[in-house]
Amino acid sequence: MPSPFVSASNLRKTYGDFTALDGVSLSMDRGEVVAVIGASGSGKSTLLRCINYLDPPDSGEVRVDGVRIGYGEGAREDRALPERDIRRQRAEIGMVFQHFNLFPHFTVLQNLIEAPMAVRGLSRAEATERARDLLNRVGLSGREGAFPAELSGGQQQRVAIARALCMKPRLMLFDEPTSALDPELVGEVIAVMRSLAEEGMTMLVVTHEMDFAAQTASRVAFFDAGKIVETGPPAQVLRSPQHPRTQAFLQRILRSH
Ligand SMILES: Nc1ncnc2c1ncn2[C@@H]1O[C@H](COP(=O)(O)OP(=O)(O)OP(=O)(O)O)[C@@H](O)[C@H]1O
Repeated sequence: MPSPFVSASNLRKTYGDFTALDGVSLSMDRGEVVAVIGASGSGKSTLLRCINYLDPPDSGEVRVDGVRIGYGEGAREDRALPERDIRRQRAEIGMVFQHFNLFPHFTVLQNLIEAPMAVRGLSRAEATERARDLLNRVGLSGREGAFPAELSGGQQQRVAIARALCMKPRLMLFDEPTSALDPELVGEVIAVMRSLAEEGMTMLVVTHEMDFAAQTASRVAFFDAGKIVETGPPAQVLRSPQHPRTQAFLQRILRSH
């Protein structure tokens, strides 16, 4: 059987006495879109940060297309890679944050081209061409010269998605990408994410948008107290959850809508 495109095995992460990830395993096939849902503080963001080694797990391992993140293909498994190489590996994994995290003093174009030039070694002309294509794709052609503060939250998040795509990632991680947006701006970001999913991007999405989870995800994973307690197709997990914690969470959400 071929190994999964992404595999996170038995990830553990503690902060002092607090266990944020308590042995999390998750596999994803190429092109799969997995929505991670769960209560605030259950460890969903920590999972994303451990997967791309922004915050290395205490134990467990992550592999993307067979390559162990933080260690590298063919490297002795007991020897971690230098930070520079981990950064290069991380470039294969795009991340979109809740608060966009654009550089405020850079224009949209500068935000998009700096990392591909520094990490991928693209010339300014190559990076600019790629950036213009991606801005077109997220519906922001013509805004190259704008500064982040001149854009709406939805536009800034679309720039952040384009910025991540500029690195030609093989896996995209989204950490509550619409939570900081006014409700009327959520749809434009979800639309960009949907088209990315339709193009076959492998995506792990922490979200409170149940419509996105129901309509776009291939699988939903419910997270509780540092563990995935239930995973399955959206129709199964969202409509007939088996675990009492999932049932309680979804009932709470339904009541608040
Ligand atoms: N750098 C850190 N130092 C100490 N504690 C942390 C750190 N990062 C996360 N935690 C703790 O780990 C727990 C899980 O946090 P995490 O952000 O992963 O949860 P979450 O499920 O993503 O929640 P939310 O939906 O609110 O973002 C929280 O209780 C948080 O306080």
